[in-house]
Amino acid sequence: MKFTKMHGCGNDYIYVNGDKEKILDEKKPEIVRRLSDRHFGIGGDGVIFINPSREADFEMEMYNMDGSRAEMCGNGIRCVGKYVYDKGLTNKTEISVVSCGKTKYLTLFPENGLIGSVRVNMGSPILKASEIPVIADGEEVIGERIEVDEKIYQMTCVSMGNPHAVIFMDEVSQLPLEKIGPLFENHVRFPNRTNTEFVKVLDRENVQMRVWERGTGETLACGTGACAVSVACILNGLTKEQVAVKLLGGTLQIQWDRKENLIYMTGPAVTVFEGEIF
Ligand SMILES: N[C@@H](CCC[C@H](N)C(=O)O)C(=O)O
Repeated sequence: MKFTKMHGCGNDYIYVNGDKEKILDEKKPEIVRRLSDRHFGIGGDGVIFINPSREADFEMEMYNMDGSRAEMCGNGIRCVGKYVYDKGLTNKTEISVVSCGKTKYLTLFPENGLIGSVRVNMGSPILKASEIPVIADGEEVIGERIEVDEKIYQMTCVSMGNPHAVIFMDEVSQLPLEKIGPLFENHVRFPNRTNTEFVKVLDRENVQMRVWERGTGETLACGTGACAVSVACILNGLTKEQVAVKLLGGTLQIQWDRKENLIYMTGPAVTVFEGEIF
């Protein structure tokens, strides 16, 4: 199987051309776990298949490291844009990519003939608790208490197609994510598990974030997570509509256009290496 290893802000996935590499759907979770393994496989936060589509220019089929399917991937979709342009599968710089039935629109920025960065219209954030899903008394979860490991945190929940719980804190660099991350991910309030972002607001235009991803663990960046964080910051009155989200692996620029209710994410897409695995 031919593959390309790519990353967006250090959130690294293995990209496979699903049109050329035919794999039975039921075999994919096991193959994803094998390929993602950093000791016995290629190594990555998961695998993304790029498939032909009737409803959009391309389809993105995204799997986490544990073999679970995710509805959306922000860093992944930027790399899909780079993959299809750099490999000549399209010559357009405005393309559409569908994932789990939801289409996103990408603007690709070429530098010397190859894509260096991508802007994605990530659509509208979902705040309705039942659609995220998160178990709640009210319609939305904004700055609500949650108890984890005998500690009370304030959480705001947002779906960007996939579920996110955003926790604001005074400090995030020393957090024991390996311990508390899985407790949030598998908390009884999240029927589909959750991604969790731990955020320190630096000023009204900059925030620092670490993430524990559903199905993968701590990663260096999460694009949908950065979008959810910006929404949570604005809903809690903490930042302006344009926010630089500083992650362990780089910075993403996120803008929530409140008039149109659309989120725009801009960031890098990088190819690391290509190979073939048997
Ligand atoms: N890293 C991704 C999100 C990947 C999926 C996530 N772990 C989930 O299960 O929802 C991003 O950049 O958005």
